[in-house]
Amino acid sequence: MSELTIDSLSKAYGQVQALRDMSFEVRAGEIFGFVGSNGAGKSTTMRIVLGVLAADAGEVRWNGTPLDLHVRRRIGYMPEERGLYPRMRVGEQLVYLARLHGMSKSAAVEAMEHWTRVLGIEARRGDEVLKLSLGNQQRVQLAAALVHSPDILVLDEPFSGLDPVAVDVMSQVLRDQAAAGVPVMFSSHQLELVERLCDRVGIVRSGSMVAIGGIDELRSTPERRWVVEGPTPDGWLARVPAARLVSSEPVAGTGTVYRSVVEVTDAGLAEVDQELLGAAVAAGPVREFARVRPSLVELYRHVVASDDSSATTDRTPAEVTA
Ligand SMILES: Nc1ncnc2c1ncn2[C@@H]1O[C@H](COP(=O)(O)OP(=O)(O)OP(=O)(O)O)[C@@H](O)[C@H]1O
Repeated sequence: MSELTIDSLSKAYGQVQALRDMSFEVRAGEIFGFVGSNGAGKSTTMRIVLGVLAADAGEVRWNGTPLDLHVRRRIGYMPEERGLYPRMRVGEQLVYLARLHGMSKSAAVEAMEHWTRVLGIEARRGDEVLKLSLGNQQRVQLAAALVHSPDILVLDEPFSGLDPVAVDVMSQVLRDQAAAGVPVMFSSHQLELVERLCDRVGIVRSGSMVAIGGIDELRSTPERRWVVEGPTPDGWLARVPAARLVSSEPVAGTGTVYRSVVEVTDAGLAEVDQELLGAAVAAGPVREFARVRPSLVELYRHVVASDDSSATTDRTPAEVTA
C-alpha cells in the first residue's frame, strides 16, 4: 500500500530544537490531520517533506524509498506563507505552475479550467491574485497545489481564514482526493473540523508526535464514563459497586433532576451500562443516558496544553494504531 513515511526527523534552527525524532506515516487514501500548538513543528515537518528544508537527521520515504526530486515533484503543497505571484492573473498563474510540473499546454489549461470550476473561482480567472479576497486567494492556492494531479497532498493550514462555504468546498476536495487514493496531510488549529474530516490525527508537542490514531481510537479512554440525567445519584449509585461518581449537578429549573457523570474502572464488567441504567431508572425517570467520550478538543488540551516545558526527546507516543 502506498505510504508516506516520516521517520525520526530532527531539525534545529540555531538554538531552537524544532523537531525531535518526529515519526508517523500517512497512508494512501486517508486524510491525516496534523495538529499541535503554535511552534510545535508542523510547518517544519511539512517543509522537510517537500524538500524546501533539509532535516538534521531522519528521512522521508514514499513506498519505502527515500523521497527524491522526482517524487517531490508529485507532491501538491500548500505552504503556510502561501506562494502565489500577486500580480499574475489567476488562470495564467495556474497554467504556468502546471507547466512547471511538466504538463503540456493543453493539459495545463484543462487542469486550470477544471480546478477553478471545482473551487468556485472560475469567474476570477482573469483577475490578478492581489485583487482577490483572502479566501479566494486561498482557493487559488489550493488549485495551485492540485493543478498537476499530485500523488501526495501536503497542506499547511488550508482552512485558516475560510468562510463556512469555502470550508465545505475545500473539505469535499480533500475527501475526493483521498477517495482517489491520494494520501492527504494537512495541519489545522480547527479541531472540530479535523475531528469531522480526518481518518487519523497526529498530535504534536514540542517537535514530537505525542498521540496518533483514528479519531474513535484516540477518543476511547480506558475509563468508561456515562452521563446520567435523572434522579440524584445518592439514591441509586450505591447499587452498582463498580461505579464511582465523577460529578453531579442539579439541572437548573428542574428541582429534582441531576446531571451526573459516573465512571466504571473495572473493565471486566460486561453489562455495566445496563446495570447503571437499571439502577437509575429504579430511582426515578431518566432523561438522558449516554457514554461520554472526550472530544478532540478535550484530548488535545490534555495532551498538548498540560505542560509544554516537560516535553522530552524520549517521550513515548500514545500510539493507538498499528
Ligand atoms: N526559519 C526559522 N528560523 C528560526 N526558527 C524557526 C524558523 N522556522 C520555525 N522556527 C521555530 O521552529 C519551531 C517550530 O516552528 P513551526 O513553524 O514548524 O511550528 P508550527 O507547528 O507550524 O507552528 P504554527 O501552528 O504557529 O504554524 C518554532 O519554535 C519556531 O519559532
